[in-house]
Amino acid sequence: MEIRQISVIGAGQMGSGIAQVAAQAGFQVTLLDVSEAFVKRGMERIARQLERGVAKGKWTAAEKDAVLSRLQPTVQLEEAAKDADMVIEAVVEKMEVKTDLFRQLDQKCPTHTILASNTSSLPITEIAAATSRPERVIGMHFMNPVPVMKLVEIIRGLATQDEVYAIVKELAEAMGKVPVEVNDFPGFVSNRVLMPMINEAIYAVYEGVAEPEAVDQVMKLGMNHPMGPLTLADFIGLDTCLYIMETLYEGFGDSKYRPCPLLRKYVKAGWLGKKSGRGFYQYEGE
Ligand SMILES: CC(=O)CC(=O)SCCNC(=O)CCNC(=O)[C@H](O)C(C)(C)COP(=O)(O)OP(=O)(O)OC[C@H]1O[C@@H](n2cnc3c(N)ncnc32)[C@H](O)[C@@H]1OP(=O)(O)O
Ligand SMILES: NC(=O)C1=CN([C@@H]2O[C@H](COP(=O)(O)OP(=O)(O)OC[C@H]3O[C@@H](n4cnc5c(N)ncnc54)[C@H](OP(=O)(O)O)[C@@H]3O)[C@@H](O)[C@H]2O)C=CC1
Repeated sequence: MEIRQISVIGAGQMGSGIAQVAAQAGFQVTLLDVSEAFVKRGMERIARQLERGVAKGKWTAAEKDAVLSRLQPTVQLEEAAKDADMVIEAVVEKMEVKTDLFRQLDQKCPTHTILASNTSSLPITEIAAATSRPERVIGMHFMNPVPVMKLVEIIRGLATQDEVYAIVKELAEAMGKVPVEVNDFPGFVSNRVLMPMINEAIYAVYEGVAEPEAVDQVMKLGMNHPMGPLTLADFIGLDTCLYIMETLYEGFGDSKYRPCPLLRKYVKAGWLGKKSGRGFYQYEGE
């Protein structure tokens, strides 16, 4: 089966990055979000990234325009579903939102369409069970920022067909990424290892061990991490960090994964990190 048309659902930081990279790889891409304002913001983010590439001499203005012409924004699920060979879902990290969306996609997409989730921690098997085609559902977990990071974790659900795995692996490579296959357990590998470190860094602040700047300095200068864990948490989104910790905590039933109360408090306050302008640090603009 050949992939020509890709629909990306959710035009947030991950969805817009995935749509950009797919269009740059030559695919026809439809980008959907729930409101015109969100899809417009996603399209603007892509245009800005492509402009930066022109300014840096990575590609020409004509190439940028060709990429943009392959991107179609929409708020109509029918439109995103009807011709899609592949759907990549990147909406909020909540099981009920994802299963509801997959149920609708299953009804509206052609029978050959592969339904992939960019979930960062939720069980693929459970998402797949909401559809009548669990054999064509798979996890395709990109890293943030999508245009820069090489990894895509590929996660098979219990029923995922070998053919579907092979197509998605090839697609990740066509998008310039390095696919790594992992099994379907909460947080997969990336967030099972990364998120407890971030949560522990938040505990260090919560318990008064050090200020956020000091925690970040220790990990940057001491361990050569490109970003300190609190800067990274703000970058990922504190809501997403909390949802991932909850998935680990509930999925393994082990208290070592309990989300730090300070993380909960910030999310309740609407301090979601860079995307809301405030988290462990304050931000202006995007
Ligand atoms: C939560 C999950 O489920 C999984 C996850 O994604 S976890 C998060 C994984 N990501 C990380 O850990 C990122 C850690 N941080 C980094 O690697 C780096 O800080 C970084 C790549 C983001 C920025 O690198 P830097 O050297 O500090 O900054 P900078 O020199 O400005 O950028 C390097 C390149 O990245 C690009 N870049 C930086 N931020 C970008 C963004 N948000 N979007 C697109 N491109 C970006 C820059 O344009 C630049 O490109 P060129 O080299 O081609 O000019
Ligand atoms: N942030 C990260 O570093 C990474 C995140 N991920 C995963 O990617 C997914 C998206 O994360 P991210 O891009 O950061 O989140 P964002 O909050 O930036 O974007 C999510 C977008 O999806 C929209 N949305 C919510 N529900 C629906 C729906 N039913 N249909 C269409 N659009 C919807 C949201 O709109 P609204 O604001 O109205 O809810 C929002 O615009 C999550 O599953 C996350 O775990 C994976 C790798 C890394």
